[in-house]
Amino acid sequence: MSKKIKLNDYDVHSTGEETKKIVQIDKIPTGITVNQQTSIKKVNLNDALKWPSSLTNSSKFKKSPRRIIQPVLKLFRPQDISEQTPCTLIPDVLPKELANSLLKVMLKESETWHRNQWWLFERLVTSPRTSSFYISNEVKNIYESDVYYNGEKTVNTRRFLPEMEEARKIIMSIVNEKRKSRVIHEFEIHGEWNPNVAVTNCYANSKESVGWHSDQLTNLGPRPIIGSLSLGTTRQFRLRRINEKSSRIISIPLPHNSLLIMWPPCQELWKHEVCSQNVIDNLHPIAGSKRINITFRQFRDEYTAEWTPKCSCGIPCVLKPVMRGSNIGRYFYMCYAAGVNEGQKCEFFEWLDVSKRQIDYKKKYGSFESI
Ligand SMILES: O=C(O)CCC(=O)C(=O)O
Ligand SMILES: [Fe+2]
Repeated sequence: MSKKIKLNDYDVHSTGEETKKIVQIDKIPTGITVNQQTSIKKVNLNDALKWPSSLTNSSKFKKSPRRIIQPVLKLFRPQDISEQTPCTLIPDVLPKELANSLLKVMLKESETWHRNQWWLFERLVTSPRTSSFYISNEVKNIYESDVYYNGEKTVNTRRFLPEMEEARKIIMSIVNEKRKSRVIHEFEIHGEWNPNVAVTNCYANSKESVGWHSDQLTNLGPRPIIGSLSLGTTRQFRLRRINEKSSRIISIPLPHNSLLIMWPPCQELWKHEVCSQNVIDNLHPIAGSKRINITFRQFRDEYTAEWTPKCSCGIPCVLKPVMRGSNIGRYFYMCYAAGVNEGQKCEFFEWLDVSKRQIDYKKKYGSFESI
């Protein structure tokens, strides 16, 4: 039986794999003063995610399994991936020399990346990987002072390295070429996809991971495109549909120098993860057991902090899609503070009117020109 627990921006299903993740508490987020000795428990994320046995033994949970578990479907061929998922896999996407030099500089950079922290049931948990956030040099300066990530204002944002800019241009042109044969929804970006930021992750060994989640829409807007570049050792990228009883998990190995394009509505209707493994299957000649992931994303002009409502906690809200019921296809804003405010959040709720947002932006600024 799957046990679903709300985890701020990540909706986590506690499955067998997740019980292996180790969570460390190594720093308190700025602005929060808590006595670590007395108030914060050092927790394993998976202990934090377990339901109390009094609940799991109750007949209520036994009677209504949420999901029919089926064996994992492993996909290797790009054609199978395109048929079974809203993704496209492009092996050997960058020239070999560029992929290797990008991997080398990102391995060096990753020594300074950090572990995200968030509040879960009044306990502080730490991500089992290191991450960072980069802005392209070709972007308007508003993003410098206006970026909130995981509910906190991003300080000292990093700029793309030359190798990242080169990769960005290649990936951008491949995605836009492929996009020409796709039907474009009215809520998607109009014109070319122009990735202006990147979230980076380093998985140091087989135990490092990212749990089930969809990528946050707050600055990307509805129906985003995400270009996910893998470098270093191969790891399994897993996907499953949200809200389907027979949601079979699909597993895709992502080798060095491969691009996985997540097309809309991947973030609205699917969740993804990189789960921990017992061992690494192949040590990469440059990276050994390490995997670097760079997700190229486009922050949209009309979804910056200026346009994001603030709740009574004073923090820009998080934008969420409705995933079930009669309002499916709509988007709403809710309080994000639980991620940063010792697990406390307010009741703020506001529908997003996508068309009105576009009209309002054009009225104020004339056109879209984030890059
Ligand atoms: O490492 C990956 O392939 C996925 C990373 C991811 O899902 C994310 O950064 O949101
Ligand atoms: Fe993601």
